[in-house]
Amino acid sequence: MSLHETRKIRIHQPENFQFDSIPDSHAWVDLHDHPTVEPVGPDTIPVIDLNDPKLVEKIGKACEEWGVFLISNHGIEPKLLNQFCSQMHRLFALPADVKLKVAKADALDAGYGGDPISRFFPKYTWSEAFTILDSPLEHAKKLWPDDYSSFCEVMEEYKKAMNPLGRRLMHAMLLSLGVSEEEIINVTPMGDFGKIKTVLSLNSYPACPDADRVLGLPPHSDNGFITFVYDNGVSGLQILRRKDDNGPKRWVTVPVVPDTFVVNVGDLMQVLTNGRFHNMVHRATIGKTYHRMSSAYFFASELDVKVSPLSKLTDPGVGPLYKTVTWPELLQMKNSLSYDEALEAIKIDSNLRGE
Ligand SMILES: O=C(O)CCC(=O)C(=O)O
Ligand SMILES: [Fe+2]
Repeated sequence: MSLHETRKIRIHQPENFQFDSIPDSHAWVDLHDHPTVEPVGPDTIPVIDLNDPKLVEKIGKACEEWGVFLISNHGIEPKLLNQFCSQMHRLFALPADVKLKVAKADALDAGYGGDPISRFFPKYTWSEAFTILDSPLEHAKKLWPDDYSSFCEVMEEYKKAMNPLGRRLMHAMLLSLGVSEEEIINVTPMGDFGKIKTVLSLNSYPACPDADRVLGLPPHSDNGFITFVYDNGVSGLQILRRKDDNGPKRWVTVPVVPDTFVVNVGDLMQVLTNGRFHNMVHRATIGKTYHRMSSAYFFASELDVKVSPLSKLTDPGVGPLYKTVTWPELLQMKNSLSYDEALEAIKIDSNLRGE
């Protein structure tokens, strides 16, 4: 087994992983805390066609009821998506010692490492990740000294194509709540391109014969406004559905629908919409026989932008449910508190609200 620890982040190299049985360090005990169900009947995750004339209404409903949906007709060229997946494969196929040349020093840095979430859990995940904050150029030069430009070009092109899609969806989400065009421009980070910050994370989940006992990513919510997940049609993502009339809390497997992205609601969106849209807890599972790769494009706000509940969405006499927060402040809280307590920490005590 090759196990590597950097300062604050744990990485293991599953492709070098020789085992007769899963080591205790990687065997999760509570994976079956809730039943896992297929996305059928009342658990059918909405698929929304971006050309649908009722787009705004459908997106609003999906965000309120689910916090996750799939989008079709998104306009991102299949050729770009193919190139993107090829570069992702190329990256993760590099030998471990090469990838470790660009190891993250800290969980939230750019570079190669484990995911930032598993530090909060006692077990290792069966995954590796590469995070791109601004340009991947410096890292790509270390990974492929003689041929780094194709990786950089494709990653830049992907981010350039995804950015307007993020704006379009955020716009539709806010319109669905009755926020006017003018308010979206003037009051939210959407008004100015400079106020939106994005992060691109590439994930690799090697196959594991004992897949039922390992986990790719532990349960978490994402911390930006929205996240786009692309997995090239390979199943593995599960979302935690809240208890409702159709059953107890349950893991719903996200279906594979060709040519779609999964979109999920993150913590900052919960703050901005004053809890009207709820973040969504999800996890990544592992395949027994296949190596899955996915990307998460996090759409959030620039580091100095203060995000607070839109006054339009606060109830008169009750006021905002959350304090104003910047993205780094929220990340810091997620880092120092246990992972799911950050939003609780910025909740405004009802006794202190202007009732
Ligand atoms: O791999 C996936 O499907 C999910 C990735 C994810 O949740 C993340 O990177 O935050
Ligand atoms: Fe996530």
